[in-house]
Amino acid sequence: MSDLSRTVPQEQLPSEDLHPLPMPVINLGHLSLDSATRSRVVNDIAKACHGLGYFQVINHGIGQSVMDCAVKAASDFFELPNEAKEEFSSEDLRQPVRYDTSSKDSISMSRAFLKHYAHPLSDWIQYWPQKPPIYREYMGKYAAEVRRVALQLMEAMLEGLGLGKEYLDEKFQEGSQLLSVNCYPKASQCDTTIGLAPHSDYGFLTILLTSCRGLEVVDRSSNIWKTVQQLPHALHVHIGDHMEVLSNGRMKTVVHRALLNPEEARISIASIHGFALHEKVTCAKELVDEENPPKYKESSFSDFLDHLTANMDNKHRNFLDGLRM
Ligand SMILES: O=C(O)CCC(=O)C(=O)O
Ligand SMILES: [Fe+2]
Repeated sequence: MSDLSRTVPQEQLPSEDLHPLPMPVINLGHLSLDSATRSRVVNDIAKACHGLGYFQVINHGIGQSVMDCAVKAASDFFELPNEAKEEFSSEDLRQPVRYDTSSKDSISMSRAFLKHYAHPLSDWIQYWPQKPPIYREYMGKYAAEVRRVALQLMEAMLEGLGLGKEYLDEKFQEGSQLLSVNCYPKASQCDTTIGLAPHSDYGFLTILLTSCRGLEVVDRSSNIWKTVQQLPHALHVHIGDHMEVLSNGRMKTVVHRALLNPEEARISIASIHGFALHEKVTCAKELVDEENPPKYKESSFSDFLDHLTANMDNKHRNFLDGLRM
């Protein structure tokens, strides 16, 4: 992840959320209807990606019980005694599973997290926690389902960019999926109101499932932090750094943060989708011409991990800024 808004210093952004956030809601089931309906949905997704960088999806085909079970698996994991969780502690960002808390990580103000790879599931699931006993089954089911949604969305976004839905198909099929499973305490238990400091996600897109309210995004038109309302059965989607690169700046990464919820402890599961570890992401050549020269250097997920490792103690560790030409 890279952090901070590039347009306005974060500390100057008003945090009062007095205005409702525009939240496009996409009915994903309509993508597989007739071609006119599909085109309309592709246009709606493109509009949301260009204007805002985020939207929510409903009718995505993931059952509520699958989502609830993933949240339960996460919640049961974080309730384990510290020794069981710390088995997964590591300073090495390339470990297949990694547990950390705010005491060791510079952007987590008040968050415990478990990060692990999830695709191909059969390669990674063996490293996932065995406690609680339901973890692998419940989280594995959700991971596979949310990846299907990510591929559908990726196709639609590529189509919306005029690149065609089969564009780089193999690289997306073989791409990586990182699950960031987060646990935030109830606000009253902390002396901070922020769980996770402002940052953007490195991948093409992130799909977020949360147990309750807490996510905020910077609204580009007003530069105000806006609370994201979680609609029932919906998943929140936002654009990441590598989508900004691939689209040569037509789509912009979304700066977001997590506030602590005043009423309850909060679980969120961010599924971040990118290319395979060493596969470079470049500006799509179809989106580069004399008027639009390439705006970003090529980079891979591995380059991002190197960048984070080198900037571990630094709160200003924006990955995308280093890619700008
Ligand atoms: O907890 C949230 O709402 C956001 C989590 C997040 O941004 C992340 O894991 O990258
Ligand atoms: Fe994030």
